[in-house]
Amino acid sequence: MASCSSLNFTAISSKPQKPPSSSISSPPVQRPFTSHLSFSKSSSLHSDQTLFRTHCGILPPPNGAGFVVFGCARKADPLRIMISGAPASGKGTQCELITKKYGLVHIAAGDLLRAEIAAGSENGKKAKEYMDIGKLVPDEIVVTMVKERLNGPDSQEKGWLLDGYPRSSSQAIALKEFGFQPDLFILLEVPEEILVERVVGRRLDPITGKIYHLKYSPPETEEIATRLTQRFDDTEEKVKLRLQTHHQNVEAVLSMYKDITVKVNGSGSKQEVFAQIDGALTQLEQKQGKLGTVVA
Ligand SMILES: Nc1ncnc2c1ncn2[C@@H]1O[C@H](COP(=O)(O)OP(=O)(O)O)[C@@H](O)[C@H]1O
Repeated sequence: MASCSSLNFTAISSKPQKPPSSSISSPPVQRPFTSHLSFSKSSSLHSDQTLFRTHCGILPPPNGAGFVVFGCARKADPLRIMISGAPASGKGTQCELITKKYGLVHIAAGDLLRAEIAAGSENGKKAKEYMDIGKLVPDEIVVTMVKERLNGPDSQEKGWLLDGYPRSSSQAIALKEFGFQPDLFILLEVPEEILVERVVGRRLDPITGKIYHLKYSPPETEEIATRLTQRFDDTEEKVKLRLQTHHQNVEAVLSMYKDITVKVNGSGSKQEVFAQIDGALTQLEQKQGKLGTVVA
């Protein structure tokens, strides 16, 4: 008999049987008997769709028919992804493309911190002191902030894409202790000389939230060009400090997720980079969401 971990449907018996207890990972599902159960997954999942995983269950016998079907009930269990990379490695751009296709909630540690700064909170003031010198903001500020966001009903329902966290082993451990485990850890790799050039020319449209680059992705109109802003830490001097911090920490973080890490070459066009990520996510979907058919 196939087990639930193999994600296959299985066994139909002509008389009622009890399943081995180890094959049940969720309570019996009460649903009418059907002679043909077809669980098919759409080939691609879009923003309003959720990845499903299988859970073994029992379909009760029909009145007098004497059949018991061990099937797999479907339970929504959305994707949980982490994305990491040096400053300006393209995390923001790729996160936009990923969330658009997979409907995950994008949680960026840097954005949460900048929101605290903009709100003028005590945490924001303290965070800015560290961000100004390209250092990691202390865990007592960042960890709680991220945890609350991950616990939000939207993240729980749709799944999450965590960007820029964890940046140290202590942050990874904290997350694990809170019960958050990713399915995939994406590392964007880009040569350093490209990174500095990308950072220095990076600009943000505060109205649309769109990211531009003065040379590689200039604003479409003069009106947009005049309202573009630059992040306070996007200077050459500060990006070099941020890169140093990144290099000091990345190996420790990677070592905690080595079994689920996919390294992506981030130096191509945004579509080329996304194609690699999309491939990895599609594979993950197939591995986790493979659903079969059972005929009674
Ligand atoms: N997980 C984190 N832990 C501590 N500090 C962080 C974290 N994420 C972001 N920061 C702070 O915010 C700054 C900006 O981060 P971010 O917006 O992700 O940009 P980048 O990845 O380009 O540095 C970092 O240089 C760091 O000071």
